[in-house]
Amino acid sequence: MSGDSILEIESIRKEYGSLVAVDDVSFDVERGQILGLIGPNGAGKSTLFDLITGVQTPDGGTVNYDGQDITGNSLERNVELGLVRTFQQTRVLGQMTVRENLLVASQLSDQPRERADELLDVIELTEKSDILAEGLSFGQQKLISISQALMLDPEIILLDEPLAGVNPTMENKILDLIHEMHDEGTTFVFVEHDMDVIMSECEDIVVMNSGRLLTRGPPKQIQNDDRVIEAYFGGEGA
Ligand SMILES: Nc1ncnc2c1ncn2[C@@H]1O[C@H](COP(=O)(O)OP(=O)(O)OP(=O)(O)O)[C@@H](O)[C@H]1O
Repeated sequence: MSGDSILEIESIRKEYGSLVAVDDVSFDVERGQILGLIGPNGAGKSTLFDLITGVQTPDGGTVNYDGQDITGNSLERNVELGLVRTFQQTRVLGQMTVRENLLVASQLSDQPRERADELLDVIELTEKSDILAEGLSFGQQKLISISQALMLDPEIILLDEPLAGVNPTMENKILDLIHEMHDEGTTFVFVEHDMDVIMSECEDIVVMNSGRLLTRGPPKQIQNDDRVIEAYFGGEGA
């Protein structure tokens, strides 16, 4: 195992009846990296995120975070430890103001108001702080949902399709936010269907297919791997 992994997934497994959604998957995440997680629809990526973060309990295997076994921990406990995720569907509350949406996510922050205003400045939504969040665009709501995760002072964030459905301008804002947090030392695991983004943003990529880990490597290697191309284009594809 690598000397500086923040997360170690060992033979993790989840079954839904006869369907094995995640099939004995093992990999490490190194501290400070941006790791891409890709695979065709139904490969098991979101389920894997659920198992790592405590949304669901695995049927087998272990998750080690920062040297401790966190398998079966609740989502809340993992958030306290610094392991945070975002969801494909944003959880922004329309009837609260933009700033309140950040404050409700911040039980752990010592200076929540300052942190919220700092993040609103970074994402250029300061002037919208006091409007109801339902008045934000879809892309702005995505930015808020990532900022909600950042209010929790995470060591590592698992992002489930943070760019899905947003326009290129907003995509750049979200990527800027990720870069800024990455520069400050936050580790990211990033599920994304846009291959150009994955190839340019991630130092290392894990590929899943039909619940299994197919391969792992740097972008150039993954791009030229016949098994990856087959997984995407061989069957019905994504
Ligand atoms: N609660 C559930 N009950 C039964 N089957 C499920 C459940 N959740 C997921 N599955 C199945 O498990 C498999 C993996 O699904 P998962 O959502 O993890 O894939 P994914 O890689 O995230 O896909 P996508 O890219 O479409 O989001 C799929 O076949 C899916 O239909």
